[in-house]
Amino acid sequence: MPKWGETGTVTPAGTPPLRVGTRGSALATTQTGHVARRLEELTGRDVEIVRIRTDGDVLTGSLAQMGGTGVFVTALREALLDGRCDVAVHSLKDLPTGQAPGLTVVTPERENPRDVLCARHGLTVTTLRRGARVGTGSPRRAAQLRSVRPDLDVVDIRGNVDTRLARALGPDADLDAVVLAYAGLARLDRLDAVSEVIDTAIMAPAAGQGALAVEVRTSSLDDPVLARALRDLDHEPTRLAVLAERSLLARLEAGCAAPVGAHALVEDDEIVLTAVVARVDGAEQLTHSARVALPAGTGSPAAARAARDDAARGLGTRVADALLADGAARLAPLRETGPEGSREARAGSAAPTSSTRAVETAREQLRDGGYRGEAG
Ligand SMILES: NCc1[nH]cc(CCC(=O)O)c1CC(=O)O
Repeated sequence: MPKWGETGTVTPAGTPPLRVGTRGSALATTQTGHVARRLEELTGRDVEIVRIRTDGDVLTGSLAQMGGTGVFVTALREALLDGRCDVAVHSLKDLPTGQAPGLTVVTPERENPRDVLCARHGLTVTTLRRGARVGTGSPRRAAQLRSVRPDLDVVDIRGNVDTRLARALGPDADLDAVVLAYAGLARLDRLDAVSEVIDTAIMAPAAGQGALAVEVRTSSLDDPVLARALRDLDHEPTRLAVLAERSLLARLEAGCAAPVGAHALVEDDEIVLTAVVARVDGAEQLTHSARVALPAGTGSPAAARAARDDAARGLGTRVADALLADGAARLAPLRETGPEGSREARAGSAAPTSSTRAVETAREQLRDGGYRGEAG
């Protein structure tokens, strides 16, 4: 029996199911499930979920030490290019910033991009005991934690979300708290574990945090039903925000293990981007914020969209250049692998100018009796 998609297009009998590739973790399969259901509605096609094993799931070392941008991504991309699946769903923050030849990424509406603290008794970054042990595998989170609470003992952890939550909340907890992304807990229906949604002024999220990347072979866009579905899945404010954040990372040549935070918001026809580069010990951090007006749409919708995308990219590049001019490359290891310093050679030996502003602001807020906890 032919089926009718939402677009009114007849799906011919015998059309094979759309195969959606995912990592095997609970978080990955949950978020892939959401996307798969939407694609089923939007295309009218049957959708099949294909589990792909990735190196990131097999290795057990510290994520920071594995040093691979995209450890979770390569296997999924190979499956996509091999034709073992037609769509791959990634967490956008795990996706390297470089363009993958032959593949196209679409970003559905983003979940809350903030980081959260999960601690017993509703404790917060401010109220954790002196010297509390806080788990995170992320140099970005570690650096920003240390900058507001130099007394904390930051412990390198990894593992899936449940494993990490158990380290702070389980019966055999050996940590006072862990830091995780709001989005992952929301998707797993584990927001009950959150004791504080951390203000972005205290902890700038990772570029792309909270957003999903739905990736297809560019050649699949010749299929008008799939192309239409992906246009419907695309969320423009999310696309522009993550373009700005990821252009910043690309310009800094920073990977997901670099102590860099970036948070863009699209509101009132402008994009505002704030970024932080932190010294891993938290002793210093650079911050810079800038905004750009979204160009009014003239010409074709495609041309107007391209102009907005260019504005978002330009903003990311501009903020990155400001951070580099302030000495970002001297402050923190930005590159994934290889020796530091190649950037330094290019950036010269400029002295930092605005180094500790964000740290001072955060400490002031702590002295003044704590900061606003944003509700989401
Ligand atoms: N690197 C692991 C990872 N990749 C995406 C998320 C959370 C979901 C998201 O940011 O979209 C997580 C877990 C975490 O950081 O807590």
